[in-house]
Amino acid sequence: MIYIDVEKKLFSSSGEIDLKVNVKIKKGEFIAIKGSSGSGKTTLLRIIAGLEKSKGEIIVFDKVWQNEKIFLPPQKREVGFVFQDYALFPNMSVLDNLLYVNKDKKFALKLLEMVDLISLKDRYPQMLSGGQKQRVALIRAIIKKPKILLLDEPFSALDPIMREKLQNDLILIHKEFKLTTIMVSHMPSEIYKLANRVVTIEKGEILNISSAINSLLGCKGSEKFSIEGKIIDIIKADILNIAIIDIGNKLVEVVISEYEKEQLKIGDIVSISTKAFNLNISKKG
Ligand SMILES: Nc1ncnc2c1ncn2[C@@H]1O[C@H](COP(=O)(O)OP(=O)(O)OP(=O)(O)O)[C@@H](O)[C@H]1O
Repeated sequence: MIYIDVEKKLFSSSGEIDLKVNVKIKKGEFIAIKGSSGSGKTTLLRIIAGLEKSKGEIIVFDKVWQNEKIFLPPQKREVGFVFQDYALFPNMSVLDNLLYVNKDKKFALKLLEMVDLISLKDRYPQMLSGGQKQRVALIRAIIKKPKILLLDEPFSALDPIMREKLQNDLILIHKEFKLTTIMVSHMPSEIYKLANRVVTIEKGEILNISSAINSLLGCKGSEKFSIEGKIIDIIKADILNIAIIDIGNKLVEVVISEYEKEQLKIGDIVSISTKAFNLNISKKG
């Protein structure tokens, strides 16, 4: 079991917030952390990695990483960390980037096979695409055989196809090595695919911890369909008022009443749902 019970004062643009997190994580779990910008998600990962000091304790499989007397430095914490920007050594080939961390060449080659990069093992980072670099960064974090894998929005800079490829690689890797993983992500589809449990943090505090389904899907029993989005415009077309709603990487148009038009404004996060109609779902193409 991993026990994380930490506190730190953060100075955000909107004032001071207390980051206060108390969570228990089982070995092999895949935890997603979500929450609005500035809520303290990255700082929490940095505290776990030992890159930032905080009050409180972190105990990982009976080993104290920090408490009031002990503070293990990052290199003694056995974490693998992947950020949005791949920090590979530019003067080393892909294989050497891996061997620098762990000399086990057989394991390095196995990981390269798993993420389809074996044919690029002698290339230097500047000759790789963003997605390829990020796959190297991922397996470089794993080759250490860390106790905890920390991922900070690791795929958000990638295009949707490459992102999906990396998510699938990560599922494969998580299945094979059962690494306890904590991933910060904003993307509901990514969280849904990968995580067992979701921790929602707002202004430094845990709002709730629940399964991915409960955390992400807002459909109540009485509704046939429910989706969340952000209003980006409200327009008039003939006599109709139409709200244009961003639901991720798509826009939808919803006809709204005069009353709804008065209540809603651009920037509102809204839930669109229906109880009365049967929805038809048909395959395209
Ligand atoms: N060492 C620190 N001491 C005090 N405040 C900090 C420290 N590190 C970060 N902060 C502040 O804490 C707030 C939370 O930052 P953090 O990067 O953890 O948020 P986040 O939830 O990851 O946001 P985003 O989703 O935008 O990446 C920010 O306003 C930041 O300026």
